[in-house]
Amino acid sequence: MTTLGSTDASRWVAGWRALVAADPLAGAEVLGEPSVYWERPLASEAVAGWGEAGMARAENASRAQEVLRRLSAPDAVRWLEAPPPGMPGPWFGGMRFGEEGGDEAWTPFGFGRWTLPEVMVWREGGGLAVAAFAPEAPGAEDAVRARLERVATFFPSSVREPRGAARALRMSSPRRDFEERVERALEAIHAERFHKVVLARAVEVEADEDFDRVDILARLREQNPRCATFFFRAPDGSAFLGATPETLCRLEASKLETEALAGSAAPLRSGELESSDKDRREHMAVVHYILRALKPLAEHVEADGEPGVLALKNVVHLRTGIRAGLREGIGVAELMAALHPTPAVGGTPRENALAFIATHEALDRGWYAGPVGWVGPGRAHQMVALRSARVKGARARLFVGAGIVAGSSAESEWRETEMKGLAMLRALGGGHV
Ligand SMILES: C=C(O[C@H]1C=CC=C(C(=O)O)[C@@H]1O)C(=O)O
Repeated sequence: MTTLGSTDASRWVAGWRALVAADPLAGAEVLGEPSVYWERPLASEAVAGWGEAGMARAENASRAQEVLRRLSAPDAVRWLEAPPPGMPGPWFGGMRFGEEGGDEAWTPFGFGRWTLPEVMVWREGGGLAVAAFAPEAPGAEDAVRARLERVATFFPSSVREPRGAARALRMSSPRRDFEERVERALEAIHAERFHKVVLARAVEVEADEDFDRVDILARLREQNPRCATFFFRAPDGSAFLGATPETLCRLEASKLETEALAGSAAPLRSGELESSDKDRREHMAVVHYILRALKPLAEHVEADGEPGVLALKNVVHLRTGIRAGLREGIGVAELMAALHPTPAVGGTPRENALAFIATHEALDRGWYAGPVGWVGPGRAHQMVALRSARVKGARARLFVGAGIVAGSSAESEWRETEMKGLAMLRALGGGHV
């Protein structure tokens, strides 16, 4: 493994070839749990990575910008032949919501951490492909070719279906504490300290035996085809995983796609969502923020005229698609610095809302609500890590949040966070929820 600092000149050698197989996740049968996983079923994008040929770490937000700039440069990887046309990545990782910590269980993840796998299998065209990466050194080319050959020989042709039986989960998340925080936020909104704040809570979950995290991924992707299912393993064996509906940025050269996602209802009440004044205010705070943040970075920006409804299995959201053509020199590092955290996970005005979260939320969000995804030369896809959990052994810590504006009530925000947690609880094996 090679560690990449933002000023490090490390380079990697890579090769790739087509693979006769059906499902990147099925590789777990022979290669074990992947180190990174990423799938957007509706976009036919799926990637599993094993091992770590390289690792880039950042200890704060400004270092993260430097690292992201380096990872999106065209020269970090030397391909033995023409690079694969549609490959996501090859760097996969995420970063914290904010710099303030407190929960030591997040320490192994670092502020920001991105992995270049040794072996990566992904959907390419109508089939799969495999790539291998090794730090540039004598013998690296042979090592890459040998690894490609080996993986092509033993990679299973099966599909990894969910198979674990439902299991009993013990859960705890003090309701009164969360509701008191919502009430405090409503008082601050009433006193005009801010207009909107997103408050999150953790749910502690414990099972009788260790979670099978590959099985969790198999369920997440099956149950949430519109979401990005993600998985990142930290050096202590814990993992951060989830299935999130919210894109922070998808970047192809200067073409940017992003979205505002805020305002929620139960699926049966989706008709009321579009006309709900409270949800529209909550939503428009995000639209206006994104448009303002993009203005100095873009040649042109356009947004859908009206929010639409995004329907997920357990919850529906208001969604506005936003597209932009970026100015020269603007890449994923500048975009993430300008966009994160949007008021879909922070609030407005941003600084006052973030100060309220830091003082009152009583939660180290860690990577929850931070940007997760992949970065490569001139391309990137970053999602906001919602509907997620940190999982180690038989324990999981699940995270859910909700936007509070004038007109919110503690009870309905509690219910909303319960709805948002359902997909993850089911994936953890709680068949009864
Ligand atoms: C903060 C979360 O959701 C955000 C994204 C969509 C809708 C939201 C809402 O209606 O409150 C939140 O802003 C979460 O799921 O933890």
